[in-house]
Amino acid sequence: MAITFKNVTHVYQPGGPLEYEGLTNVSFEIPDGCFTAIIGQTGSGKSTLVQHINALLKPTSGTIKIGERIITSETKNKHLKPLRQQVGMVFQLPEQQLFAETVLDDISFGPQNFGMTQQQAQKTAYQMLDLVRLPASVASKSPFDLSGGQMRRVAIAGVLASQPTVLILDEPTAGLDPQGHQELMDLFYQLNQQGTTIILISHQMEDVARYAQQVLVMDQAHLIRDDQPQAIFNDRAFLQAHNLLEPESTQFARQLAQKGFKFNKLPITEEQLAQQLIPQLGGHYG
Ligand SMILES: Nc1ncnc2c1ncn2[C@@H]1O[C@H](COP(=O)(O)OP(=O)(O)OP(=O)(O)O)[C@@H](O)[C@H]1O
Repeated sequence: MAITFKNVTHVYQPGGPLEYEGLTNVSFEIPDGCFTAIIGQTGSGKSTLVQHINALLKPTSGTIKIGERIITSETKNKHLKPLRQQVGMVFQLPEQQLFAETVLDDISFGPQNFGMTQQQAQKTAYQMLDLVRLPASVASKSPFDLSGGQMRRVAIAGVLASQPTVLILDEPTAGLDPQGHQELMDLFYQLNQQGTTIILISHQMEDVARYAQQVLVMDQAHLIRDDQPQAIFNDRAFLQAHNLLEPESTQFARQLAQKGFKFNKLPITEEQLAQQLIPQLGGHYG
């Protein structure tokens, strides 16, 4: 499903003493099936933006189009169920939303809520456990008896069980060990390859460089750039002006360039770094 924001502004607590503009006149388009990353400083409006995509928040002004569905300030909460099924949202620390007595009940809650029978939902739950690489034996356990990393996977399995066509991930791997992080990123990449639109909020520029096709940069409630990762991470002046980090491969290549190595374009991933470096070291790549 393509997603279009047109002049979207969101004001928190309008008219109150704590009134705050969380989004200011934001416009962009995310094509169907894209892997889009959203980056920006803490408090720049990333979470505010994504919460509009499943209408958890509604625009104060402007229009959002998700597939054929239009959301405006006038949209009522009634009839939003199909949208909430199509747009799955994994919040920061999703394990805090686990609630059921067993893992199986937790994961099958969403699909049952969206109309599956208990039997279908439980079958789906086992498929999702497999997808997030948890053994079927955890199904009967309490989610609260699992490790932190396992709880995160159960929470993600619960969102995936509704088979969303758009998956929003708000720093989904924060606090996980490197292996857990990589396994989940591989899963999101695999889902994207199968057609799911992925929208990832991340402070990890390596992930953004490696997986994203489109990067939206937020700064103080404004969308200040909508571009490809290569263009953004090769624009040092832009990154510095907005306090954004480069991916590690880019930082490393810059240091090597000072020692005489040559790069046509600064690499943004380890693979690109190796591709450009190995010939200069007298080796072959690939
Ligand atoms: N319910 C609310 N009422 C008032 N202001 C809010 C509310 N929720 C968020 N804000 C403010 O809106 C701004 C944007 O917040 P948001 O959570 O969207 O930023 P973010 O870029 O996702 O930050 P982070 O990287 O820390 O998650 C912040 O200044 C925040 O304090």
